[in-house]
Amino acid sequence: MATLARLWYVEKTATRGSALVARRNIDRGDLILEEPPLLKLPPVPEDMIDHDRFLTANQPHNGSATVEAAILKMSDSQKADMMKLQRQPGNDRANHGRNERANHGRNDVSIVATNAFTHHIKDENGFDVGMPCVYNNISRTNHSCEPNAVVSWHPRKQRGTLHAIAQIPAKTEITVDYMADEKSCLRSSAQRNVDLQLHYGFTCTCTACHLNGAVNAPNDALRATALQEFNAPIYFVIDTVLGHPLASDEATRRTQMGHLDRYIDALNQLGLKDWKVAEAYEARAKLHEQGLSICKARLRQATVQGRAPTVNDHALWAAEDWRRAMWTNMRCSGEEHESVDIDSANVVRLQLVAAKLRSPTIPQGFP
Ligand SMILES: C[S@@+](CC[C@H](N)C(=O)[O-])C[C@H]1O[C@@H](n2cnc3c(N)ncnc32)[C@H](O)[C@@H]1O
Repeated sequence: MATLARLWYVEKTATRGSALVARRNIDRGDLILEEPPLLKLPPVPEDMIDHDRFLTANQPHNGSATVEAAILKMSDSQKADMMKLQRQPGNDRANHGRNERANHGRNDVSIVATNAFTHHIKDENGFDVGMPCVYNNISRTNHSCEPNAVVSWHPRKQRGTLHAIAQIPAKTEITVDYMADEKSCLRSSAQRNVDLQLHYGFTCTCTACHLNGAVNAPNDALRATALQEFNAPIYFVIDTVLGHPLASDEATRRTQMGHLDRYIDALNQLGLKDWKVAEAYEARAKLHEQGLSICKARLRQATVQGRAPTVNDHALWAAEDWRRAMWTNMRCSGEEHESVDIDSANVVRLQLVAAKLRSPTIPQGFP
């Protein structure tokens, strides 16, 4: 069987310890590496994850006792590999300040805290859970506030994956956003570093945190715009669209679309093409699906025939948004991923609706 040459190598950096570096040009969407975890901690319900107290003795789940028990189950070689990973002494999740005593200064526990990536997945009952995993190679990926890769979990293969979310030229460091789960990366460089120091115990030396004042100000402003668009109606939109029925009037939907589009635009300009963009496209697709069902109802009543946008337009737009969400969301990249199957089914379903109805032209200016 042919062995694919590695797309990466490990190199020492001046300020960030070891780093993964691209061996050759890597395309956006490429799978950089995948591997089984060295250590997998029990999944914790999302609403019980307390990032401030992760891996401390007081945490009801994945406290240091759970971590120690998981470490005991590791093979000698897995443990030897894990112990070669970096230990960040100030990592708050394990042993920073008040938590130091809780872990009895155990190196192995704080290595877990420094190197664990928490995957946000569904458990067997469909509940949202966070599952921290430590990897031999993936865990060598450093953080950047303008990342070019994303770490995800492949549920069927039970492996972690690292995908490129941007073009990565040869000899460039491969980086991910450690705070992608939160909205911290949408804050100013000063605020981001407060968060990174608090939760991860280091001060960021990435390029976005070392822009000079003139360049830094617009970068901070772009992040503030994204956060503002998210925080007010967007949060409502995403929360509502994904969880509850929406109000059906089109004017409100157009306003909501405007916020979503400005949010997506700012994320794209920042290069943050992670699940946040996927989530926004997904919300957009759901809004179009809402439009689709409203139009269908109108057509059934035969009261407002022929007015734009039609059911057909909504089907096409929804299909396109699903496709974008699927593509943007690098955890789904690669046709074999099971969530791609689900999303692909949505695209096909909507394209079929559109094909059956034969669309008139899409009205100008509709998002
Ligand atoms: C998961 S490890 C990454 C690999 C690590 N550099 C190594 O040598 O194995 C996380 C640690 O790397 C360092 N690190 C990662 N990203 C950094 C950044 N942007 N700036 C400074 N240090 C960083 C911190 O010490 C952090 O606790």
